Amino acid sequence: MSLRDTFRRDQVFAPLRPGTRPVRPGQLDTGGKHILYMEDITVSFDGFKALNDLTLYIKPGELRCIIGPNGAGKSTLMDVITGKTRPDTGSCFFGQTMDLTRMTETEIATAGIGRKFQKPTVFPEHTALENLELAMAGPKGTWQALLQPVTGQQYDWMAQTLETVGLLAQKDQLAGALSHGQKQWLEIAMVLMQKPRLLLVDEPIAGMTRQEVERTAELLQSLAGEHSVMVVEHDMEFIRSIANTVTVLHQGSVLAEGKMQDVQNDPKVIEVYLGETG
Ligand SMILES: Nc1ncnc2c1ncn2[C@@H]1O[C@H](COP(=O)(O)OP(=O)(O)OP(=O)(O)O)[C@@H](O)[C@H]1O
Repeated sequence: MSLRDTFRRDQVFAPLRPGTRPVRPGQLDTGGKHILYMEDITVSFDGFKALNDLTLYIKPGELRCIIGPNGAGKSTLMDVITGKTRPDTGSCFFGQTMDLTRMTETEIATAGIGRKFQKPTVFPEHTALENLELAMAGPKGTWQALLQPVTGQQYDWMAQTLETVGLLAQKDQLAGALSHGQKQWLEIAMVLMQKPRLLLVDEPIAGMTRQEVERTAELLQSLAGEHSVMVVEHDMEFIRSIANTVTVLHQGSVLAEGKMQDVQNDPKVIEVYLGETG
């Protein structure tokens, strides 16, 4: 058996890691090129299918925008990935062996999936740097994290992350005193402290000034590459400015996927989505 065969993804077996299981032959057969595999996912709420046979793959380092009209299933999609919502049917794998449907939210976060929610949830009474210290403690972190001395290496990582999001000069400012946009970037920095391989971002530009929107576009683009980034956003201008690949959801399924220009011109999309919003 060749080395390649030894590592065939349909034969990978990792029985000792929590939340993992062998990938069955024929399942998720996309050649092992992706970081996230969602196949035939259905989520029902009282019989209503919020996700309906949804299949979606994300490549390492890509920046993917998810759009769709209200109620299309975008939040539910993110909830399935982070373990908040369990699908009725379907497979959801992170990498080749981590079965997200069998992992807790904490296990998923620790495995390398970070989520930035729409509303900033920074700790306003703490400085930007302290917020990162708290975030560094991880999903199980406590306030005691602030009492522990940080190592030089940890400080460097926090400072580097603040620089990435453009907040190094504000490191000693109370988070509560930052602008709305700065709070959003600080929260992205907090998620980055866990070094996620996949970063989920919910409606990042709601309520931002035009300048903040531009800065956010640059930030998300700069994060792609090192991270895979999935962005849910309603603002089509913003999507146009950052998107490589766009996935359009409609009634819980993928309606269209591709380059923004192609998706925009797809009559199905115009009918159900772009037509509605102009
Ligand atoms: N916990 C729940 N219980 C019942 N129905 C739900 C629940 N969560 C979502 N839904 C329904 O599932 C559908 C998809 O909701 P979801 O929030 O995923 O859509 P969305 O695309 O994120 O919408 P929006 O753009 O308005 O945020 C909606 O019809 C919603 O009412």
